Amino acid sequence: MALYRRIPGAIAVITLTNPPVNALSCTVREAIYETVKRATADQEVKAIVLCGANGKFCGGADIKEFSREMRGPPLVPMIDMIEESEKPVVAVIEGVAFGGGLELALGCHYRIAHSGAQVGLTEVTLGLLPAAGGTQRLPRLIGVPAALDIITTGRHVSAQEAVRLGIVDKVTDSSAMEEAIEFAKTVAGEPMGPRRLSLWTAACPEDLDSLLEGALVRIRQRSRGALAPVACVQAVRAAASLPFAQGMKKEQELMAYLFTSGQARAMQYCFFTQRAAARWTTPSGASWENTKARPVRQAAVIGLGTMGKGIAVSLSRAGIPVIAVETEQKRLKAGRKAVNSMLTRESQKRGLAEAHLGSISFTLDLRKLRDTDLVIEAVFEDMALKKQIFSKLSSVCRPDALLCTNTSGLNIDEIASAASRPELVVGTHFFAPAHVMKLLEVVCGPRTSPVAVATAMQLAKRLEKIGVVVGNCSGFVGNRMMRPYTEQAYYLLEEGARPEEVDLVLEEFGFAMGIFRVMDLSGLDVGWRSRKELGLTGPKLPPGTEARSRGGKRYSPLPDILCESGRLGQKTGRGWYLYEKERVATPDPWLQSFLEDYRSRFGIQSRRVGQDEILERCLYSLINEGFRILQEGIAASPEDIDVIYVSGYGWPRHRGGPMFYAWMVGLPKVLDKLEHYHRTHPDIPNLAPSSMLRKLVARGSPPVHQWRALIQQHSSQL
Ligand SMILES: CCCCCC/C=C/CC(=O)SCCNC(=O)CCNC(=O)[C@H](O)C(C)(C)COP(=O)(O)OP(=O)(O)OC[C@H]1O[C@@H](n2cnc3c(N)ncnc32)[C@H](O)[C@@H]1OP(=O)(O)O
Repeated sequence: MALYRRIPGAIAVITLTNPPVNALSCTVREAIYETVKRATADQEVKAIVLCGANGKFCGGADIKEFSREMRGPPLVPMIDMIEESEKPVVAVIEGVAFGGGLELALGCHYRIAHSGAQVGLTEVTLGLLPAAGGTQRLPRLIGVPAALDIITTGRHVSAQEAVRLGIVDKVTDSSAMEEAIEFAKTVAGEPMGPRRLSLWTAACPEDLDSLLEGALVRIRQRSRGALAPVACVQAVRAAASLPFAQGMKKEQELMAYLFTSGQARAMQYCFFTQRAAARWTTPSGASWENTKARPVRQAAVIGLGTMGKGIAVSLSRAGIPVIAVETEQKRLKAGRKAVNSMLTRESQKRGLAEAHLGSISFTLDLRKLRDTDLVIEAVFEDMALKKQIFSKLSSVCRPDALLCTNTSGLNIDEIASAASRPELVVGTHFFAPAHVMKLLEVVCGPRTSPVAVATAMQLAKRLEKIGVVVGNCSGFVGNRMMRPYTEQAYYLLEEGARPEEVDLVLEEFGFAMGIFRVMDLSGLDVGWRSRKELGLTGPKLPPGTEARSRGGKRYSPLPDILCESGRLGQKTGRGWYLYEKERVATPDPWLQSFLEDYRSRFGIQSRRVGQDEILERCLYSLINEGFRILQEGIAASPEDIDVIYVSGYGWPRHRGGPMFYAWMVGLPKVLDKLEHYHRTHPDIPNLAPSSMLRKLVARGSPPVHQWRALIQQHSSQL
């Protein structure tokens, strides 16, 4: 709703009241109409102040209403009515003014913000565009280039930048409300015509076409295949070239097209699932409701390799004092140098004062960890080493200290078996670079206590990461699903495809990088090491093993051969691609002739592999593994899997996540295709459709939010 009160000085104050973010729900819109009409009709009122309750102006339209039939007054005429008011309307921007919230403020004649406030036209992050006049008023207010940036990125703009750009008229460190009331008194009675943005002309650079073209190039690089940012560019073009009314018509047309697109649905699904994952209720009944996280006043990181360094920076940035431990003086020195320079870069980039960073001390002595609340082990993926560390930690740390391992796939329970209190051992799987990537898989072993999970999830929040609780199995959720995906990519090469063909299909789907470019970037030796550990290649491989088969299943030795010949990816200048210029991948003629030799050596008839087959075999095998994960109770819900893929594996947000995508494609189609590919390749068991997928198809392919209820709770690992 919106509360109305009249205060001395002939001012009407209208307060949007819809916790937690004062979203513009049907009821709120109705109340704004009514209160603005009341204020304009009231002879005693000379000016109107519009604010939001609880220190937040407005978080925009109510996203929950998007999936229902639209009711109540629409936003556009409501905002027009405010702009047309003869009495000045002053918006008080505290907290946030996002999406429709900022559009509402742009309809007001003046905007006064608190210095801690943020504004933004965030609709593009929900697969939409600012269709309550935002694409037409903002360019008129601040010029086309700045508006284009804000509208196409949906980025949050600080109050300081907002006043610099001219989005708000004034910023104050004290009470924005009091400031606005005093200001409203000074402008009461003035003509409002010059303050109506719809009457302004957008300041436009001479080279408008090249500005818009440049934006489209950046959009294609950043979010390939996403419709909303492209529509945003078209709407801003309309603002630059058409009268307001025609621009508004164009904005509405573009919005109607986006609103019903699968992409908007997928992105709104992402918005809600990310928040649902943070609420973590497990099938065994643990949740924030009944479990209290332990406070983390001091943390430690063991191992200052790539991951350890990023984790230490992440902790320090959250204001948590850290003790960083290494085994050798030389490594400690190098780690200290790297961490300190990362922190300096961070504080310069984010404007963080050193006082806000948690202190980091460096030591070779594990005994220094005796008062630590939480330890994160980030050493090599070596089970024996990890067990040795956990055993030592049990003797030096406080008995209630939480012991975390950053393993990316080893058995948490086996690691926990070396600790004296296995219930306080939990996996915290960070993603590289750990101080940048948002995802944290919180891995729960069979003996991990709910308190340990709650503490790790609380830590994720403090580190501004998205924590998702998963069960213990090889590779957990994310890496486990990657295996069949990468295997299919190798098989496609064996059968006739080229790396650049596979990558192009995946990039056109929306991944920032295709799988072969990703492998080259992270180093082919990472997978090689783990395949050697598993005895799939290298010295542990029994003599006489067939080159292309392991345990009766198809195996591709292609990546092993590349590694054996020193092609480890970008770092060696060669991998699946050639890197003559640093980081620039070019198709390598050597690889092409190597693949031809390989095929003729193994009698493989090379064929042209179509784009559909590339996409389906890569994605459906990954999705199929997701269904197995649900079946085994390793993830609590399909939404959790989707959050993991969108926030940690570059799955395009406008595709919702693998499980949502499967539902959008149609589960019967996914099942049918998997059956077809499995019939063609019976030696690839991953292609055999999972029973969970069959079950969902048999139940009529219910929407994703209903799957959780169908997952057998008794098989849950959580
Ligand atoms: C042809 C049809 C025409 C239709 C025209 C429609 C025009 C649309 C324009 C729009 O306004 S689209 C919406 C634009 N707004 C946003 O993008 C803001 C989204 N929200 C946020 O970014 C954040 O929530 C926040 C406002 C920065 C607050 O962050 P914080 O971390 O403090 O809290 P959260 O956990 O994110 O949110 C708390 C709670 O509130 C729910 N919520 C937030 N925003 C909205 C919203 N706009 N609508 C509905 N619900 C919202 C959020 O889901 C959380 O609830 P939960 O129950 O805990 O999940």
